[in-house]
Amino acid sequence: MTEHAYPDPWPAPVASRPLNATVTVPGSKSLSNRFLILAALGTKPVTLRGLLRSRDTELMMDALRTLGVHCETAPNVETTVTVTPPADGHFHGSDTVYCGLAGTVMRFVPGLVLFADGPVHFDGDEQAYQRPMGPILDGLEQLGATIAYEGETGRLPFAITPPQHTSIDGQRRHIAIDSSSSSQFISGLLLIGSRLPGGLDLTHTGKHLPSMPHIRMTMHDVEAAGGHISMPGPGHWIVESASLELPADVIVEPDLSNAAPFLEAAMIASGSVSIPNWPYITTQPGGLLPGILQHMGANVTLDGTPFDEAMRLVQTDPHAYTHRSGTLTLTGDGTIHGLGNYDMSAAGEIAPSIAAAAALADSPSALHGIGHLRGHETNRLAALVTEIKRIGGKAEELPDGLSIEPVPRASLHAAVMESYADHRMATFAAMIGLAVPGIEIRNIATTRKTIPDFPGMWADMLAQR
Ligand SMILES: O=C(O)C1=C[C@@H](OP(=O)(O)O)[C@@H](O)[C@H](O)C1
Ligand SMILES: C=C(OP(=O)(O)O)C(=O)O
Repeated sequence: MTEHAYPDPWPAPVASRPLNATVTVPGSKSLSNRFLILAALGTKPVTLRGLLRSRDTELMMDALRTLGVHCETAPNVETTVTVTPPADGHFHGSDTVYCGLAGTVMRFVPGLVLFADGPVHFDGDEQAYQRPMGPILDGLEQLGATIAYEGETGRLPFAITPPQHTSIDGQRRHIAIDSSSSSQFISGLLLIGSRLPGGLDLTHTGKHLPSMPHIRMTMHDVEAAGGHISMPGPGHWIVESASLELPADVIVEPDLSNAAPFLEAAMIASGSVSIPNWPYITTQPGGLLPGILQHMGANVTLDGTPFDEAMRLVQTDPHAYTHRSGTLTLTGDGTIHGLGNYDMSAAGEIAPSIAAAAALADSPSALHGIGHLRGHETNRLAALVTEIKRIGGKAEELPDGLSIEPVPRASLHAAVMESYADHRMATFAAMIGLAVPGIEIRNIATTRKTIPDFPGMWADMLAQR
């Protein structure tokens, strides 16, 4: 992975004219890391094409290598990686998995330890010590693993000792966890449930469950590997016992959540931004973006057809659109409407980019259902409020989200904005910088968590005519 050096703080470029750009977005973080896990759970080599190569996927591949999985990059095609599971079907224990700040690594890899030949130690960035981990580890304990916390209970770092083989018998295992602080706990257990001899019966005990699309994505990807997961009722999953085998070749969709800052740039600066390879049908929560952005006043087309019309066509004949992608184009005239009261619980990860547009909008927005963002890379609700106020905007935390009040753009002012080691706070600030001269961003390099070269892509978008 090429690393680019950028000044710190990084001066965010202002959009001095309407945009007219095409931006190719790298592979989806969520799909890349699910496919890496599912490939590792199979028995044959799987080639992943269009794989995201950024910090979170490098951490995932390093974690899998630690467990005895081979991940080999194709010569000259960095985004093509062949994953070969350990020959004997057992993961290697007795080493340390480093999770960085990656939720998908810290919540998806622990389940693999159930099938390891020794204990595995997990550690991560200091900031990762704040992220909730308890529910997935409770689930693994219910499945017979032993957890030794080395810091605070329910947080990194810790060691997991796999169960004695006799305790993984042929009975279906019934477990219950509270996944209200992250959908990734449910996903982490659904990913490994098929490998349990009797399968898994999993119940969520909490009141809320965020990011349902990400859970459906997990169910879909497990099915693509030959598994079967049903959902007999809300918060209840049954995973049938099955051997998992992804197809020999898998293509990864572009990261639609990472398309958000680029698409919204055309709302902020006016003009058009096009994203090629946009899937007509997707499990990504970023698939909700066109609808949300239209609500905020944008015009969106897919292959030239108004987006809503394109989705109607998909509904009439879904088979014709499976695996089909096209060019999504967003056109804006510089006016942005607030969202009013809006439930963002399905797509919390795009809330920071929506908040940037909302801070430049002509009416209020109150984003609800995202209280769990306090446990993301940083406390995103506190961070967003602080940064919006830092530039002269108006925002407040709500118990389950945040509210943003309109202020005239001219009253927003220059500042050095913090990114809190959070890629989405950094891109949030870059979006503000399009409209507000004099924005500088600390640690823009943190965007490497899910985009290999965000500043380069941003500059290229602005340079296109
Ligand atoms: O499963 C996944 O790939 C993800 C699930 C979501 O986590 P939360 O449910 O914790 O928000 C999302 O925010 C994160 O970026 C990726
Ligand atoms: C919440 C996010 O990441 P993670 O996968 O680390 O939870 C995110 O990317 O917005």
